[in-house]
Amino acid sequence: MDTQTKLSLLKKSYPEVNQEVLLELLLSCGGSFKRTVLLLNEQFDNEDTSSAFHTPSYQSSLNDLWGSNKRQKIEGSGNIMLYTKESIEATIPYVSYHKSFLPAELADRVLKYLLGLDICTFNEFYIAGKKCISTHKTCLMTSEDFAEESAGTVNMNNFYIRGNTKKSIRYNSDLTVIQSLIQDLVHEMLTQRDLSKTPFHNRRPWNGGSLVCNRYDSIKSSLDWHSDRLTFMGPHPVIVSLSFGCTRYFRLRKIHPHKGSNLPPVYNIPVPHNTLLIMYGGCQEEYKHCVAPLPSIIDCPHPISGETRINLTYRHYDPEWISRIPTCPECSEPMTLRRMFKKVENRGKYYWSCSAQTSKNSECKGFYWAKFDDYLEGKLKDYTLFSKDEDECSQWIAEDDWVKLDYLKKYYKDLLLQRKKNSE
Ligand SMILES: O=C(O)CCC(=O)C(=O)O
Ligand SMILES: [Fe+2]
Repeated sequence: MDTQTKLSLLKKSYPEVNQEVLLELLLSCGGSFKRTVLLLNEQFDNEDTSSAFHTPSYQSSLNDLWGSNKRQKIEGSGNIMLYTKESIEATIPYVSYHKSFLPAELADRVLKYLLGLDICTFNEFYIAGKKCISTHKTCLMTSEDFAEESAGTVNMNNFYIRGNTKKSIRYNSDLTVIQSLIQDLVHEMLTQRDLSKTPFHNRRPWNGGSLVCNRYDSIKSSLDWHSDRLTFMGPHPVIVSLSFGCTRYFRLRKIHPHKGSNLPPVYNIPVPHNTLLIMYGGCQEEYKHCVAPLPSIIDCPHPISGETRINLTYRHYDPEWISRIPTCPECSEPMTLRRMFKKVENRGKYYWSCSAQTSKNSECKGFYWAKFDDYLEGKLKDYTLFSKDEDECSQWIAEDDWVKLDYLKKYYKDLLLQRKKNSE
């Protein structure tokens, strides 16, 4: 049977599915009519399951596969599935999505290498004073250059990540090639972006010389909602995430409500083997992300890794930035960089707070406002990243934060009225 005939038959049986999608499914099944029908049947059978977090059997197809009504039913309110590069990047302006990033052979070889390393360990951390253990494992990896350049300022052998100190291992030759592919892509993508929208981005060239390897040995192994800490990267960081093995959903949600609604939607992005996702400046500030446990496998176990997914998360650590991280005025512990977001009046203001609050469960209230101007101007001598004066604080408001923008409009209008009244 030729492709055209297969397509017309599929179209007859599944009139609600768009022709392009049917073709994509058919191609992804190696042209097998039978397998395409099986996949489609499985999906339509599943349609009545009322689970809020449905896992479709096929995840790389186009977004409008089942039409908006059916999709709503599948996802439950607030859960939005994004399948295509176009829909992902149009919905979340702070990410870009790159499928089949590496040559297939290289991706498979790296997956096998990472599986064989077996040096990842569970993390221990504190939530509200309670000791917790992660359900996924991590380890640190660094390039030769990074280890040399950052000696003295960033000690990756004793690097502090989510409450743990860990040893790092050096990139092998494949990881060195990947570092340079990723750096090239990041540099190219940054030239295409309007960086004036994220004014605090680091002006020094992004470097992928260090990564955290996250290992999820089963579909129940997960990483909870969080945004990556700004402390060692600075504001508006670029973070690159490369996925290997079993497909999982990378989930993102805004940290504050959309205008007129209380609950921000959760976006689910499937990240199959060899998918690269870049989070740009603003993503950590405005969104949280997680890898949720799955009720059932998304498509099928990965031919090399089964249920295991391995993710490499690259972050640029600038020794100049790190050397300026302030210490707490109260207890001399290092400080943590955060951005206020809960109350609309303060949303956008960056500040430093004592890291002992989370790392040592201490009650220390050490606090500074964060101030980035001198660092961004490239001054290398005698400046700090903090101020005691709130007026000097660096702040950033997302261009689509209508709640804050409306608040500011009203604030300045009231201020002008007040001034006018006073001068009369
Ligand atoms: O495994 C992933 O895709 C996410 C990893 C992550 O968010 C992190 O390491 O902070
Ligand atoms: Fe993260």
